[in-house]
Formats: sequence, structure tokens, C-alpha cells
Amino acid sequence: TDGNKLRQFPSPSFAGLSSLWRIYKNLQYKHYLAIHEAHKILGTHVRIAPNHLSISDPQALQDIYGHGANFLKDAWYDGGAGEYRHMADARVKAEHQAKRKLLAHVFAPKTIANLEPVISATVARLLAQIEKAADSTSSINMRRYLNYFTIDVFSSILYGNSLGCLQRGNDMVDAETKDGKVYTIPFIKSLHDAVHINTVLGMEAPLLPLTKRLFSFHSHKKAGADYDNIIYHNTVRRLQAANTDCASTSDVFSKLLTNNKGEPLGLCLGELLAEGSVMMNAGTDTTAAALTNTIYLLYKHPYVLTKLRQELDEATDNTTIPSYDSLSHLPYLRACVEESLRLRPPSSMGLPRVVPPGGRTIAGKFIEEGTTVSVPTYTLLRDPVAFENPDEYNPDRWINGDKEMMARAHFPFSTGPRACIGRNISYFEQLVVIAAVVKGWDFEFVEGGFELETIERFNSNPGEMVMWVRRREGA
Ligand code: HEM
Repeated sequence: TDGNKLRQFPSPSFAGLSSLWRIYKNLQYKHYLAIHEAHKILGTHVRIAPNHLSISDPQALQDIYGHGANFLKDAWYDGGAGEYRHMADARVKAEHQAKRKLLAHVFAPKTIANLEPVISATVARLLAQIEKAADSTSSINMRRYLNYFTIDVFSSILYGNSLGCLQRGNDMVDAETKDGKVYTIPFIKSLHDAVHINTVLGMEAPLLPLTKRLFSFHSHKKAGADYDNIIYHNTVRRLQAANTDCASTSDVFSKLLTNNKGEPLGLCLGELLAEGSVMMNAGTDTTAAALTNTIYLLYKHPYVLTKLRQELDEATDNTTIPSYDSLSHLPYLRACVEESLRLRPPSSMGLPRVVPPGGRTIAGKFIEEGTTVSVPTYTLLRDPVAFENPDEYNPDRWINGDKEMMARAHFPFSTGPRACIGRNISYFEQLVVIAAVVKGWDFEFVEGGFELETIERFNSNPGEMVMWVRRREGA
């Protein structure tokens, strides 16, 4: 094809010849690391597939993702797209804007204060399970329980009905086929398997019409159907509730049914399913990773933990679940969370965009139209110029460091018109959970010298994290 235009740029191994290099790295769950190593050796502009340039430079963030840049999402997003597009995989600008406008106000900082009761009640259920583990001196897999937490929170926010994972202590939830057969299936594995195969197949997007059919019998595609059936079940139930008038009018789903004047929006079932699907995905998996990573880093760094506890003990009273208001202005708590998002970004993979007609200069180099470009999130978040000793977990850098310089390279939620719509909710969840857990509980990794694994499918999912827990002395 026209891949020759990228010949001037260096590439690792055979990446310039075939996307099989990326696909292979992704199948090993370590795509982000392979790209990171490549940038270390080859510099800022690296060709990671025949028509894909990865650019690790703060300027490239604005050039590619910034407001006004007008780079559209790449065909990679077709890999996971169903019959109807949702907010995250809509590639046409006008279509995306219409979807985003529908929900933007729901996720604004002002409105999310309304979510406090749901979030607090779910934190209480999380703490009850931690307490149970402490009392019975059994270990607890915090990675799983933090994921149950985000699933319960988001199903409550979206459907007005918690999927109840925390109370059951598992993620077995109801799914439903289009002909009404209800069955039970694990939420997390269904989502992870589906995301992984879609990520891989999207990396050779021109072949999607073929590979989507070829792999339709693959177990991971079946998992995708299970995940869709979970969404279908909850959507149908929620619609039934709407018809009998006993539904909540404050959940996010209600905002997809009517506008603020109560007039129907007329979305069809396929569109309701698509938006529910992306929210139960993006709204649960990333925040679960962020929470797990932060708990891991805090209990790995006793000095940081002690300092955070000092701040929390001074600023909050002895209620078990601190209010968001009492936490939102605490600089060190926020720094601990920010530094975790930097060091172990839940979304590490460069997000692919297409260079618009006419070509563009990106971070000082002219790139021809039609080229796929991305900024490697993991790599830029470890930029040694922006972040001194970038491999260190050092929350203090967010207090004493060069904030302006760091802000130019810090983008765990992406940036510009396609940046994360859920970041305020996510910070809300993270601050309250981290504060409540750290205040009350001492943890110890069951395995000596434990290192938390990163398993990158699309998101960077943390591996299992099994811990002993005791009530904190004096708490
Ligand atoms: C720590 C937690 C989170 C991280 C690190 C994160 C990260 C991201 C990133 C990097 C993007 C850009 C994706 C792309 O360009 O393809 C994104 C988009 C998105 N996120 Fe999040 N996210 C988080 C939490 C959430 C939550 C709680 C929600 C719940 C609603 C959410 C919903 C979305 C949606 C709908 C988009 C697509 C936005 C658009 O294209 O307009 N995310 N997120």
C-alpha cells in the first residue's frame, strides 16, 4: 500500500512491514511495554505498524487530540463496534457530538454530587466485605473486590439497580438472549475476553469484514455475546420498569429516555444497548484498575501511606465513610491518586487517530494525510523531561514539582473533544474509596515481595492482588 511514506521513521523489529508485530505483543498482554522499549531506543517518532506512527511528545498531544485539531478516530475502533455506534466508537464527528451532548451534563462536576448516596452505600458494602475478611482472618483478593465495587456503583448509576457483586462476593450476573432465555455468566471475564479479541482484530482493520466472520466462533467472541446479553438483560428490565412507572427518574438511563423537559428522545433499543454497553465497560474496568493500582502502590510505600494517613486523620472525623466534600480539597490524597494514574495508567495504549486531508505537522515533523498516529500513553506519562525519576511513585511531585511542565504531559484520561466523559465520577469514586480503606485498614500482601502484574488487553488490567487485612491500630 502507501506505507512507503513512513519509511523515513525507524521501527522495532518487523513492525514497519506488518501489523503482526503489534498483534503479537498484544496477545502477550504487553503491547504498551514493547512500544515503550521501542521509543527508548528509537526516539520520539516510531513506526509501529506499516501505516501507524507512534509519537511520544507533549506537543503531539495537542497536535493530534487537541480541540481544533480535527483528527478523527481510526478504523481500529471498528473492531469493537456493533450494529449501532456508541459515544466512544462513533468515528463521524457530528454523530459523536450528538451523543456526547446528550450526556455531558450528567457527568458534569455539579451533577455528580447527586451520586454521593449511591457511592457511599456501595463503599459501605465494600468495607463490610473487608471487615469480614479481617474477622475471619482469611485473605481477600482486592483486585476482584474493587472491580465488584465499580460494577455495583455503575450499574446503580446507570440502571438504578446494583448488580450486587459485593454482597454475593462474586461477579456472576444474569444475561439474557434475544429470545428471552436468562442465564448466569461472569461479568469480568466476559468483558475482558471480548475487549481483547476486538483490540487484536482492530489492529488489522482492513480485514475486519473477514476476521469478524472468521472468528465468530472463537470463545472470546462468544464472551462478547455474553457481555452483550448482560447489557440486554439489564436494559430490558429497566425499560419494563419505565413502562410500569416505578423506575427511578434520577439514573443515567432516564437521561437516555427523555430530555430535561420530560420529552422523549426516541433512541431505539439498539442505541440504548450501545450506550449501556460502553458505560458498563469504560465506567467499571478503568476505575477498578486505578483503585487496585493505588492500593498496591500505597501499601508498597509505607512512607507515603503514613503521610496520607496524617492528612486524612486531620481532615476527616471518625465516620467510616468520609464525604466527598471533606476529601476533594486534600492535596496529598489527590496527589496519591494522580501519581498512580501516571505510573500505572489504566489506559496505556496510544489511541489511534487519522491525519486529516492535506497532512499535518506533528511535534515538528510533517506527516501525510491518511496516516494513523497515536501518542503512547504509558511512555509519555514516564517522560523523563516532564517527570523527574519517572519510574518512581512519588506523590510529592504533584505538590512541589513543576506543575505546568507535568500538566503538558499528563493525560491519563486523554485530552480534547474525545477525552473521558467519566473522569469526575471516577475521581469521586477513587477519593472516597482510597480514603475509607486507608483510614481503617492495614493490608499485607500474602506473597512476599509481591509485584502487581499488568495484563494489557485494551485497558491495562491489574492481575490478582491477594492480601491479609487487619483493622488499623486505633481505628
Ligand atoms: C480511572 C478511570 C478512567 C480512565 C483512566 C479513563 C480513560 C479514558 C480514556 C483514555 C478515554 C479516551 C478513549 C479513546 O480515545 O478511545 C476515555 C473515554 C471515555 N470514557 Fe473514560 N476513563 C475512566 C473512567 C470512566 C468512567 C467512570 C466512565 C463512565 C461514564 C467513562 C466513560 C468514558 C466514555 C463514554 C468515553 C468516550 C468519550 C468520547 O469519545 O466522547 N470513563 N476514558
